[in-house]
Amino acid sequence: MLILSPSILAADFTKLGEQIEETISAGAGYIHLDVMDGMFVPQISFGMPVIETIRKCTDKVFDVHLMIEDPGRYIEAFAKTGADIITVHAEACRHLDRVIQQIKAAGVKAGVALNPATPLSALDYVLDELDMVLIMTVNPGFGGQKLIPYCLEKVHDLRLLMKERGLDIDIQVDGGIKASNAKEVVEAGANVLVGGSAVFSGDITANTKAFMDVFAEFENK
Ligand SMILES: O=C(CO)[C@@H](O)[C@H](O)COP(=O)(O)O
Ligand SMILES: [Co+2]
Repeated sequence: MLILSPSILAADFTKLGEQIEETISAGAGYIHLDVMDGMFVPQISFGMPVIETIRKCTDKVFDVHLMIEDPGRYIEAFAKTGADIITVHAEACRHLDRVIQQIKAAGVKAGVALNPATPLSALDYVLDELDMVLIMTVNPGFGGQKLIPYCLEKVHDLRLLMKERGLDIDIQVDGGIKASNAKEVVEAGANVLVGGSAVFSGDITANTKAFMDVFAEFENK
């Protein structure tokens, strides 16, 4: 199943509830929440209080992308905000397997993200434990960047690896994803697409529907 997960980082925060509702009504399946700590990435975005507050607006799947150092310190706190999926960066964890166990013990689905320069081998011993792998298609930290093409090769290789191992795990892509490159991204093997500026700049309904039209082409095949 193909899912659009709009990143609220690009939304107008004075109209957050309305804008989330608009993208959901037009077909978005998840809501992507980018948490940045000013250490793992240069920017600071938002944390638990914001997620807890918007949890009151919708019961959609909350897909929380933690761009924070040593995320094991905060897993239980983010689980309490109502997160459905928590994704940590392999590069930010000293004991990745332990952090994955912590996420699952908190009753939340576990995802691991890889930066563009991090090889798939970083997932070797944990892949079977995961619900989702996030292949970053830009270096994390900012919205509005351009997709780095070689990252799609990684998506393709990961899909093959999963097939070999008989696994059916979601592959999410994040960074520079637009309706105009969504076909290529899905063909590479991704099934959860994060869209920030491509969803929230301009007409949110039309932007979301443009992704849905691409998804429909695959689902009608
Ligand atoms: O995690 C990140 C950035 O680090 C993303 O989720 C961005 O927020 C996506 O924004 P666009 O590239 O789609 O504008
Ligand atoms: Co993100």
